[in-house]
Amino acid sequence: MANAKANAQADTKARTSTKRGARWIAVARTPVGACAGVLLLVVAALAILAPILWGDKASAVDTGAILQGPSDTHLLGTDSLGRDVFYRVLVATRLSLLLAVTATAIGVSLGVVLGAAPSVLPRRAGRLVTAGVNVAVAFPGLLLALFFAVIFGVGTTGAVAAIGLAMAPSFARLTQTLAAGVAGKDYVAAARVAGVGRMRLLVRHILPNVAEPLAVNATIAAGTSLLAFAGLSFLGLGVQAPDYDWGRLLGEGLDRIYMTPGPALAPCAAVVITGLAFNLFGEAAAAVLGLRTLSPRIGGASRRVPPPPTQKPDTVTDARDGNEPVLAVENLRVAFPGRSGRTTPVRGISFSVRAGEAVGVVGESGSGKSLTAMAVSRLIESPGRVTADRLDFTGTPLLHTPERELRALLGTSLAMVFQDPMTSFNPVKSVGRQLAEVAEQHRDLPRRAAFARAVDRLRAVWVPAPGRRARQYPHEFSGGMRQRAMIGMGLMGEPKLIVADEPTTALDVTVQRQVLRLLAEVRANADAAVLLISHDVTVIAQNCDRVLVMYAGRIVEELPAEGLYDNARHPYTRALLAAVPDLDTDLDRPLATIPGRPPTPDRVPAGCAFAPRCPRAEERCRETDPEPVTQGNGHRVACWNPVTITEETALADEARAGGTVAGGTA
Ligand SMILES: Nc1ncnc2c1ncn2[C@@H]1O[C@H](COP(=O)(O)OP(=O)(O)OP(=O)(O)O)[C@@H](O)[C@H]1O
Repeated sequence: MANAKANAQADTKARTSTKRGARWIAVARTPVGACAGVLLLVVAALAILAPILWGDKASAVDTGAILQGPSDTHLLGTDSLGRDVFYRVLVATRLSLLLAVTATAIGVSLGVVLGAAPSVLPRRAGRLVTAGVNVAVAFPGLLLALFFAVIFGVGTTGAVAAIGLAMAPSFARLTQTLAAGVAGKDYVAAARVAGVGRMRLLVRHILPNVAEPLAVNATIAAGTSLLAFAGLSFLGLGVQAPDYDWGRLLGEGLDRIYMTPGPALAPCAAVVITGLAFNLFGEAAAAVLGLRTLSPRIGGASRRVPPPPTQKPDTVTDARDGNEPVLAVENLRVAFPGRSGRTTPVRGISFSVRAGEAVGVVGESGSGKSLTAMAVSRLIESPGRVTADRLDFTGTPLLHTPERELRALLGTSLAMVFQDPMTSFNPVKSVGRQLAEVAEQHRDLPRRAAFARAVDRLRAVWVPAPGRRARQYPHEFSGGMRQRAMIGMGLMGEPKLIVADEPTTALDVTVQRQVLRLLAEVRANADAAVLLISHDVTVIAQNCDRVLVMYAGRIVEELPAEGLYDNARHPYTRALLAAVPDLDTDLDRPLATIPGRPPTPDRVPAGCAFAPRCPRAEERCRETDPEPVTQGNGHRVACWNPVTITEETALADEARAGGTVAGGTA
């Protein structure tokens, strides 16, 4: 049995590495990749074999054959001690290659450390490192290498260190850029919500996913480093006699290049061909794998626009009705520095979620739903800024709790399900291991026990053959199964709140239902609250107890999901509801839409943000943003001129479904 498991695991790993291997084989199959690959193989073979086969011939001094030209005995002639230049060029391959690769390894390692440091260091120290890297990147690499070579002194060691150090800043910048790209992925957010520490996050989740582009860029850099080394040795700052590399041979042959060009041109050609092979192979790999190579960044000029009008926060009206809510949010704001000044996509919202309750957040794209979810999960990183009068999760103020404590709390009590099941898991780790990581981190379970719990949790979310599936990688799961596994990851702890951000958008209708049913089941069994985000008001109406309607970073209406269609009073909510086609919709007429577009966060108009699209808008709406007014029964509306619900209203809405909808009639 154990053997079978081990075999299955080995099989899965082999398949994943085969997939990666196949990508590199695809690189070698391109014409450029093939030529460069063959060249590199030849150079590598020479580096290994030449000193063994021809080492003696290359260093044999013959005072009777000094400075000879090409002949049958000496293909490229001899040097000032009568040594055969041809064999010396071949033998020099090993040292030249070794030094270039060592310098590249130093540069890449140091660059990765410097590039990753800001992710793990405290913010100030991280910024200092980034500033240092930015300054170093501004210097030309060769100039830096010369500078360090002079500091470290003449010799091979000094030259290796100089070239390695000179290379480090560009790799640090590349690592920072790549890591920033990966850090925004859902699976990193999931690991963070699961309470995985910064160091572990970096080593386990970020670096393995940037390894491929780093490897490609390192290949290209090896060519540059070869050239730089030849330059230093040529100038007499690199390899010293009796050792010799191509740069040194070039220096020795240059004095008589006009009489006997061979001794100078041969090492020169070796440097160019090998350097080119490295570069071309790296470029071919970058093209096939769709990766970017090192390139300078261009900064944009900033334009200032006046800040958006400040608005009073809405207030929680039902958060303190006896039992303490799982989540209590008051005056939550999320702001970002933008090219045209600071923008505030979430502008002072308040709501609460009680144990076992499902609260839905609905609104058009860009209304601030995801940012609200991320702020609640503490996933918004600098330079984003989250402020709130109150942001309490199970009674703990999230904004004022030390990071370590926060990780432990969120890791066990908060689960997050993301929109895109493709990006929710780290592609280079098995699903089971990713689930197990939560238990290892927070329950101090040993590896094996943590994995067993992962299998158990996968079973709980109806993943078939959980033992086998746990050993598989995310790409071997279907979209729906991945979402279920994500919910399973939340169940590794004891979730009090599941934040599901558009969990079914990327799934087909049948799978959507399964995932929503599973969420409801988990909610019932674990008494967990759910904050369900969707742009689909029907999904929210069918799966939630309460609905929050967001528009331009504000909650414009909050009401019970039951009777949503009859009771909604904000013109925006009514327009959203009327835009949903149903079986009675007249298919001969165009589908209902809301005219205009929601404002972007940097262009929120004064007054009510919906006023420019609202046919009920009056002067007051364009001047002052309305405060939410409680209607009773947990219903509040922020509107100066809310729809009065009558039978005629409902009929008018129905009649309009099929044409353009904007609010209702009084
Ligand atoms: N990191 C960021 N920096 C600056 N602005 C941002 C950032 N993230 C989001 N925004 C902006 O904040 C606004 C709200 O974004 P959010 O993702 O919360 O919208 P949403 O309602 O979830 O939309 P969708 O349904 O399309 O996901 C958008 O205009 C978006 O461009």
